Amino acid sequence: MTDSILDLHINDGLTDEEIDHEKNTYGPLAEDVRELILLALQTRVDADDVARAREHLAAAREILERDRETGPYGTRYNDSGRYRTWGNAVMGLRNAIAPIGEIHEEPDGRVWADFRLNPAYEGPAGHTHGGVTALVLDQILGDAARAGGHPGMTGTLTVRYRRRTPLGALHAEARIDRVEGRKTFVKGHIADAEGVCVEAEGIFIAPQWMIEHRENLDTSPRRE
Ligand SMILES: CCCCCCCCCCCC(=O)SCCNC(=O)CCNC(=O)[C@H](O)C(C)(C)COP(=O)(O)OP(=O)(O)OC[C@H]1O[C@@H](n2cnc3c(N)ncnc32)[C@H](O)[C@@H]1OP(=O)(O)O
Repeated sequence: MTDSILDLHINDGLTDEEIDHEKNTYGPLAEDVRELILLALQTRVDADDVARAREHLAAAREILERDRETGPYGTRYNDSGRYRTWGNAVMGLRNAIAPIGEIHEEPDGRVWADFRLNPAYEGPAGHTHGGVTALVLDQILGDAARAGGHPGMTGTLTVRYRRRTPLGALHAEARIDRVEGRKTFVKGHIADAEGVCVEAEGIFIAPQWMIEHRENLDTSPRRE
């Protein structure tokens, strides 16, 4: 295996029970940190209380740092075929900044997610940052390509902001439009209750290393 992405594609030999145990241990920690991110933005307690809270946080950091990894999470899988991308910036279980919990795949090829963006994702006052919607669309469109059996790296992502995207409850979805050789064209959007806010088209390209390793590398499994 030659590509650095493949170097982080690792069978770590965990049993399903061990994976579930990790999920139940570290998932709630990320949830707590997600709440802390919002609290850092919104708390109005006074300086003494902030100082006290920071002492508790320092104590928590001291515990968590006792045994830690130092690099990226990568893609991990086990013998029963459970793939984990828990560091993923959009839907990683252990990533406190990841805004999406679960991405659903339909038999007709549509991939979708319902999610909420809290004020930590603000761009224009009271609205979602355009980079955050692009982030979500990159993942959803990429997942549609992968789920359709054509995984690839984002070559080009074209985003059209049709109207402001509020914070709060949102829906994202995507599906493959067409495949031309190594290029997969995917279309998708993000909508609020009133309709589409942002549209995107992505060109996902299967790199040479992915094609070369396709036979001994399952490139399209669903990630958890
Ligand atoms: C296990 C993993 C699971 C993968 C699971 C996937 C989940 C994805 C979700 C997250 C997605 C990301 O964030 S991915 C991260 C962001 N993206 C990246 O970092 C990609 C960086 N760029 C690259 O690695 C490379 O440039 C590639 C792979 C995109 C293309 O390189 P290449 O394969 O050498 O391409 P090349 O031979 O020159 O061209 C092949 C064809 O594609 C066209 N082409 C080349 N580049 C582009 C481009 N940027 N945009 C449009 N089209 C392009 C060429 O004209 C040609 O068309 P023709 O002559 O054949 O017509």
